[in-house]
Amino acid sequence: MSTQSQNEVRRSIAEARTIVVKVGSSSLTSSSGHLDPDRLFGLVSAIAQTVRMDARIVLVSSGAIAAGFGPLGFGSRPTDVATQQAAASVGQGLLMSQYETAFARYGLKVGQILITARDTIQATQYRNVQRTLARLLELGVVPIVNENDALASNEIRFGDNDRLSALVANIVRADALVLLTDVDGLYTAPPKEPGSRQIPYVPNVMDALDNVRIGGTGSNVGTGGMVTKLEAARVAAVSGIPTVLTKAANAGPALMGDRVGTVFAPIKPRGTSRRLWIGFAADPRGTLVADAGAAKAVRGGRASLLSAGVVGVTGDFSAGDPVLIVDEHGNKLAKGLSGFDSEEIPATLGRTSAQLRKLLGAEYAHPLVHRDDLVLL
Ligand SMILES: Nc1ncnc2c1ncn2[C@@H]1O[C@H](COP(=O)(O)OP(=O)(O)O)[C@@H](O)[C@H]1O
Ligand SMILES: N[C@@H](CCC(=O)OP(=O)(O)O)C(=O)O
Repeated sequence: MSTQSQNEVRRSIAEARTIVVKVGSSSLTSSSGHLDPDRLFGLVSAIAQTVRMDARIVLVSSGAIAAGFGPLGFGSRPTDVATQQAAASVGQGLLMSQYETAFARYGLKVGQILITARDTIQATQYRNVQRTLARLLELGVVPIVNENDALASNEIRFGDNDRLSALVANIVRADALVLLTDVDGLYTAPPKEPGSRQIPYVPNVMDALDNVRIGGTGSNVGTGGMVTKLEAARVAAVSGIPTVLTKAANAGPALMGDRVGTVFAPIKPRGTSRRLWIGFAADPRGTLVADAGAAKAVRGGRASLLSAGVVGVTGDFSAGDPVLIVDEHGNKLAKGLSGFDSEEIPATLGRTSAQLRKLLGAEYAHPLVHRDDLVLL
């Protein structure tokens, strides 16, 4: 795919029919841990105008924790997981209630989707999320997505909505991803540093980052910072989706394809892939070590990882969890979903399917990682 000019990418955003808009906590809440209705209404107004022009928008909204800690009487964002989850439980309701009221002014309905990485990584659940989002969009509803913070366990969670938004863009086959934050674009260094400059156009997010220095989050309520936004732009780019990154106040012009913020060109032709989801969605819970033959087969693509070619396992995980596949020298080969619980695996190592059937039963005669659940790194 030849690199597009900035104008071409901006135009494709202006013409986008399905758009995922992600808004960060700092753009919706005050530092005291309460929602800021004016900013929320400003965002909703920009989205509603775009929907009126026949676009379909999925809103990935952060802010549950940041909107919940104030009403609970905390002076700052809690740091322990249980209190964060309690704050998210309170804040998510407040957030949805405000969105419902704001979108209703424009005659629009909203639907809440709370996602956990664990729910969506399995093939059946992935398709379920895909189907629900598609149906909501067909019905003219604005789906509002967040991570299910109140329940997500710490070991397997997105943790930031930037990556989640890129995966949602992939799942709904979006034509554009709009990341709204508290800075007006990507800078060559943290924006407060003297001399740092805004970058208007990134033709290839994979190699552009050599020239950029990234700092932490700019607010006391955001979590991901610029690192996860760039990762989101990368996931979108390899899904063939252009991204624009700008401040929330620029939502309207960004959705119109105006020259605001930083725009990232797509790298590949558009497509949707659950395997991409596996690659980016979740951190591996363990490692499988492939012998030389299996490593070669996995590297070649389209091969499942069979127990016969696995010589080691580390980690404590359940069947269906993401695992890393490495060769005997520790080189990373692929990520995939394990077909077995970690404690079942030692008894299967080095065994063929026929041996597994004979020794352990027919239910064990399947690949350790099926090729449909495997993505090369
Ligand atoms: N090179 C950079 N360019 C732009 N922003 C950066 C850079 N490095 C760090 N940042 C910081 O990233 C912050 C945005 O991330 P974050 O606070 O997580 O926002 P959000 O809540 O919208 O997700 C900005 O406020 C900015 O200070
Ligand atoms: N899911 C969390 C937000 C996580 C997150 O990514 O926050 P942010 O960096 O503000 O986009 C919440 O709603 O509080």
